[in-house]
Amino acid sequence: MPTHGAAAGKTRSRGCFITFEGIDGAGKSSQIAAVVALLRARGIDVDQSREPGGTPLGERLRELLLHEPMHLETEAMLMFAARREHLAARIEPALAAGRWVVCDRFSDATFAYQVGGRGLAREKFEALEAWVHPGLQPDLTLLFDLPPDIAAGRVASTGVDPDRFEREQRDFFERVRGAYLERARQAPQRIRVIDANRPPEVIRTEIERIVAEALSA
Ligand SMILES: Nc1ncnc2c1ncn2[C@@H]1O[C@H](COP(=O)(O)OP(=O)(O)OP(=O)(O)O)[C@@H](O)[C@H]1O
Ligand SMILES: Cc1cn([C@H]2C[C@H](O)[C@@H](COP(=O)(O)O)O2)c(=O)[nH]c1=O
Repeated sequence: MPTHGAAAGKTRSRGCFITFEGIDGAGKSSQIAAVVALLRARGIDVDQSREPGGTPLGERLRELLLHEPMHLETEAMLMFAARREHLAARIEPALAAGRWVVCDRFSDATFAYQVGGRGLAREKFEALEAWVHPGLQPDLTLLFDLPPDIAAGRVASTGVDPDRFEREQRDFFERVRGAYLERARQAPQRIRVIDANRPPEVIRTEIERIVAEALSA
């Protein structure tokens, strides 16, 4: 982890990049605010964002991605187009200035949803990833893991109209979940798997411990 001058009195360097991942309804959004509040309470300058989105152009692409039917490869390329803009306009400048970035989803989501869920060729994903953010990965990723049937129940209970992804069937989310867990096995130091089938306050305590570890590293 980079140093975090305001909190530790050390020299400020590049900021820390933390991402949250999981299938729809896993409960990550509910926990992000708590983590951001914890970091700010420790004196850390945090930029909270999301993907797809995070910039005016990215938010327009998000509307298309969540609601407009499209070819699988169009979907993957638009996810990375929004990400390219997000990195250039927001993530990279923030990290370079020593700010921390907490983001709801990043490229692990493209691996899980487009490769795992939809069947995009891995080499196409790898080529896009290597093009758009060579050498950059989050410093820490919290992966909320939950069986799809429980997650679907949570999504339904919100009463909000489901988007194109949320309307997918259980087998789609089984594949997405499997791809996330495969990605976590490939990068166990970076991706921490959180059992999301527990009460929110228990999850919050575990996440606060993991983030506190990151702060003291
Ligand atoms: N640990 C939990 N136990 C039970 N319900 C939860 C838990 N965490 C969140 N929920 C509820 O599940 C619903 C979905 O939560 P949330 O929006 O945080 O999920 P999400 O992972 O961000 O989903 P999405 O990616 O679709 O936005 C909300 O109604 C929320 O209150
Ligand atoms: C970044 C990214 C996202 N998705 C999907 C995953 C979700 O269903 C939506 C975003 O909605 P959320 O409620 O804000 O999580 O987009 C994807 O398929 N691929 C991606 O790279």
